[in-house]
Amino acid sequence: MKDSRLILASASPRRSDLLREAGVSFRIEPAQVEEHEDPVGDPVFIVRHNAELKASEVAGRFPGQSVLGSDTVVALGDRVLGKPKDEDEAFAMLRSLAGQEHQVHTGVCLIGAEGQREVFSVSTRVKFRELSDEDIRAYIRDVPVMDKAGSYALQDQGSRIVESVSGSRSNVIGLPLEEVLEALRRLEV
Ligand SMILES: Cc1cn([C@H]2C[C@H](O)[C@@H](COP(=O)(O)OP(=O)(O)OP(=O)(O)O)O2)c(=O)[nH]c1=O
Repeated sequence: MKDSRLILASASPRRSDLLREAGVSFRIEPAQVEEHEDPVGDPVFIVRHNAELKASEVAGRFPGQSVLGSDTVVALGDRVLGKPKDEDEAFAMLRSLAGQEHQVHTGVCLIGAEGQREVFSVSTRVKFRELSDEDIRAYIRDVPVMDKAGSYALQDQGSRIVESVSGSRSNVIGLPLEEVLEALRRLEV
């Protein structure tokens, strides 16, 4: 991919690792926004809305440059799980995910240098293993989960808790790479 003035509007080290590994050149300007949170809202609306908020805020500060923003949540039935507020909430999230199938939704907003805008989302189905309380406590002890939607990290000892993944793995970690690369090509970034 050609060198570009792409800005990744994210403080997430996972997103920058994924994009770097895909060979995209970019720089980082974390978005300074208040994310919309709604534990019973429509998860696809929420992630697209937050991705747009993040990309728009950064694009406003750097006119004429391309900006990529994104947002990830876990949806279990009617509930939307963001990042846990504390360890008790992390435990409760993992308890409710154990043995169940859930969806991980990531919204992406790409704003081109001329202001063109693409917003989309990708969903991945994840099935958790049956977990004892001790399994969950040990996982929380060993893996940093507080900055992760749903209180888990597929990329960090994920096989301890995840039985199977249907769809994009990078989408679970925070950026649906294949779709992002296509969008970058479409906008000629
Ligand atoms: C489910 C899951 C989430 N996550 C992470 C990806 C995201 O960083 C985080 C969800 O929070 P987000 O609010 O989407 O992102 P962020 O606050 O980390 O970064 P920014 O808003 O600046 O872009 O959860 C994993 O790393 N692994 C996983 O398996």
